[in-house]
Amino acid sequence: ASPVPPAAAHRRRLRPSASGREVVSQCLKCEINQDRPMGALRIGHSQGNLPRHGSKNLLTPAAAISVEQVEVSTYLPKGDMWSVHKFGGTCMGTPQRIQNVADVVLGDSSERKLIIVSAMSKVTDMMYSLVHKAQSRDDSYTEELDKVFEKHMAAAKDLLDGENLARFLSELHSDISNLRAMLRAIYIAGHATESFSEFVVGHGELWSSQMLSYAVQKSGASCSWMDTREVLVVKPSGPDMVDPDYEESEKRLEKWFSRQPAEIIVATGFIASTAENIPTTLKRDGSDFSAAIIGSLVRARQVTIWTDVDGVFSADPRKVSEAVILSTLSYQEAWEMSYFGANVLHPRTIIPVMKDNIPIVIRNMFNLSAPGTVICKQPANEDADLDACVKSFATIDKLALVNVEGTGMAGVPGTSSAIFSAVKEVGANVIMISQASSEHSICFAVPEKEVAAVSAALHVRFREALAAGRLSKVEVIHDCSILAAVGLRMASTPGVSAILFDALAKANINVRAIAQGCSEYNITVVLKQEDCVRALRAAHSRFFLSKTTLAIGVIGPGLIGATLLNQLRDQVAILKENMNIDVRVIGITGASTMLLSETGVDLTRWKEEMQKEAKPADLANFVRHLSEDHVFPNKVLVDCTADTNVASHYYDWLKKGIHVITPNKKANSGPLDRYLKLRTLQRASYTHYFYEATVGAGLPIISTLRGLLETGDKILRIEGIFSGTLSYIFNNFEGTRSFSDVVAEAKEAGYTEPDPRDDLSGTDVARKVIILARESGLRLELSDIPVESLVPEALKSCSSPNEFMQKLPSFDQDWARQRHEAEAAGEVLRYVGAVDVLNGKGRVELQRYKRDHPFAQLSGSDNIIAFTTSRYKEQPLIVRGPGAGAEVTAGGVFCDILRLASYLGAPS
Ligand SMILES: NC(=O)c1ccc[n+]([C@@H]2O[C@H](COP(=O)([O-])OP(=O)(O)OC[C@H]3O[C@@H](n4cnc5c(N)ncnc54)[C@H](O)[C@@H]3O)[C@@H](O)[C@H]2O)c1
Ligand SMILES: N[C@@H](CCO)C(=O)O
Ligand code: NA
Repeated sequence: ASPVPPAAAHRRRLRPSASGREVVSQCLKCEINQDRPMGALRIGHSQGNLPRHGSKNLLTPAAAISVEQVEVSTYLPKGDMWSVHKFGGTCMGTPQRIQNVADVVLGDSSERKLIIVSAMSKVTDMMYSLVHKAQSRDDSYTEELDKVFEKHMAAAKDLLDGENLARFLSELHSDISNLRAMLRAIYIAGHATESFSEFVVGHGELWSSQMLSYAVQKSGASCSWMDTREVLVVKPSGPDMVDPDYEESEKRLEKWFSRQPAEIIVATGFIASTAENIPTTLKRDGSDFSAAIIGSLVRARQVTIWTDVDGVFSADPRKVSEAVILSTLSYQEAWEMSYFGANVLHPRTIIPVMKDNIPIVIRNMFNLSAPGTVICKQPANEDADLDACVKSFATIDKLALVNVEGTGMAGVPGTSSAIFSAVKEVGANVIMISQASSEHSICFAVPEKEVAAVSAALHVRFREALAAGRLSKVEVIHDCSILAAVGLRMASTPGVSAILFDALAKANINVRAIAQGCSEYNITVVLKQEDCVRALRAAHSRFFLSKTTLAIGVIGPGLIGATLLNQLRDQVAILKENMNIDVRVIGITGASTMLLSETGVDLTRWKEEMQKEAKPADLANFVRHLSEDHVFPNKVLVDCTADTNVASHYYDWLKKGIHVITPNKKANSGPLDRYLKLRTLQRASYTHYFYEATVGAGLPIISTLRGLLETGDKILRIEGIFSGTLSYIFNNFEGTRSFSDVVAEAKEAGYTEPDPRDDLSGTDVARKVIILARESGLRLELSDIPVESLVPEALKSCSSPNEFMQKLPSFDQDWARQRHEAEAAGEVLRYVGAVDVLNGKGRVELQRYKRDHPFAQLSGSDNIIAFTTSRYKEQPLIVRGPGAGAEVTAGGVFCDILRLASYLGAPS
């Protein structure tokens, strides 16, 4: 990227023009004069009593006279700092959606952003209908105009307030009354010129973009609104087609920017002007085109097209249920596919960005977790494996094949020219052509509805040749379809067509004709229409064995994290083979170093790699590595720390579309408002957050509770022994070893928290009680739970876990006494937690139980959790088993990873 020169601040003088209807803006440095219509002037950084930037219609001649000079920057930076977004009508469909769009815009951290928007959904159709009704003298156009007005007024009232709302409504009022006058004129004339109707129709974009720009401004961001008719200049290039005038548009954009150099520019899609400043539109798919042109004018880093699908599919998902979203496509592939009617971009949208290699990303506004499809220049030396060289399959139905055959064709120049000129005369569109090199026949496909005319024309044209036997026949084969395989790298990969034809043969499908251009971007076969969907599925499944891929980032390779990595190491191959789940650890970060990988860390040697390749740990970079990866569609962060700070990022990660899995209790037992915010976000998005191992380690506690709640059971009480450490300690503290020895054993066995005081103080149990309480719907804070601590007062201030462990033996006497007292009464000590759902309370305490009580029967690090519910009232539902330890905890985390994979579509 070229260095950005400092913005040159130019000063301008504004004065009313001679007519008083315009403002003359004179640059004091360049001495350039610009005449602006009074109503269209917007000011960049305004001073004095000029209106703030973004406002319109407020500049009166008086204001212009009273303010002499306005400071503006005239330099339009170009390049990587720009990111361009386009939001389609559905994304702008309701006030809430417009607000979501504003949030997405604000969430993009690019230095400069240009946002192109379509009209609110249905509005453009309504506007076309207004013109149509007015010119057919249908009075109901006035009611329809009222509806347009009300729709925008209601949306604005929902979305905006204060001064911005007032401004928008006053604009809207004045636009509507102008439209009313214009439609009235159309009504009287009974006719609308093209420029009249283009003018009317473009209003939807004016309003939606203004609303969005006000919504963005609400956050305090530097944002201005752009009417692209002031900037984009196009010339007609055919019926319903225009070509952009890049040079003139760039000049105008620079001028425009000099007046309002905001960091965010919200602009109208679809509309433009002619060189003579007559409003016009970019026609079909116009807003995508606007975004691509503007993206190329500022040499943007990327153009993102937001829509309501996850990206470009490998085949029509209505026909192929296993169709997958493609992560990347070359410009040419996108081109090919749109030709075949795939819901990609219109080819002309690709042209403006292609020359500067600007990637276009197609993303789903309603599923921010989907990374979308990137359309870009294909990396030249990428390994061509057969799996990846066919990108997608497309079909075209309702075709007929025409076959012209005869010995007299061979070696006679001009035969094909004669055939196709006859076809051209009847205006038919030839979709594919194939000629065998023996030259005895040419066949081509045309739309079914055109074939009768084509056949007739050929019979006329070749009457003599047919009569003389030089041509044996002109034959029509009806009810055909085309199946096309598209992929850039088919050209350089042997065997692709073999696989395709093999797949078709195995599905018992007869191929009628074949065509492959030299570019080899596509192989086209013609088959019977009735076979088409079957052929599509057969070919698709041959090239795309549907796999669920999951890219994992592991945070905290301590006891649990390391055990998880080893479990993954032993299982990945089996998952791939048996379940079609492709799990890749693409990053591991500890507290001081991190290891990043593009394709997946070698899990047999991750520890060595970690030492050899590691960089200084940086959580933000670690997360970026994961989120910016374009190879893997699904990403998950597994937090195996006990860190509160790491847990505080879950919200942002989920927001970025990264799933989160953790045994760390800090997020769910932290401040209630944060917890609720996290859960609300997670419920509203397609991202998942799983934390089974936070309670009872690998035991199915959370999932059992969820199952009860989701099927309508009512939880009355949950009680039990929730600490593996404390369970182990009291199960083993039987008079043979000292209390401190048993604590040391628990730590050694990996049951304790990184700091064993978290277990002995009861904090860890209280966190689990809180997690279950919140899961059951109670809104409790950790501080609401009374906790009986087992940490001696004198040891609370020890500076390290080690110091604590060293000093603990001095309290062994006290413990021995307590144990004796219980034993004398035929009881044992147990540390229990309880959630009393009915009364909205929780507690954590040391209690004594008779020797025959279920809580007294435990061994090892067993947890026991009893759910008393409406359904399990007489006898509680009990889950029991080891509730701490490396293998079982890591196993619980692993289970969550597989649960995620199955949510994402892996076979169960
Ligand atoms: N041990 C168990 O039986 C068990 C059971 C259930 C849940 N858990 C939970 O699992 C988590 C891990 O426990 P553990 O026993 O493996 O602890 P551990 O101390 O062995 O491991 C934690 C690791 O995280 C690293 N770490 C700390 N802060 C970090 C940061 N900001 N960024 C990156 N790495 C960081 C540490 O260096 C360490 O390697 C804890 O939240 C614990 O509550 C443990
Ligand atoms: N330290 C915890 C680990 C399981 O969360 C326990 O002992 O129960
Ligand atoms: Na669990």
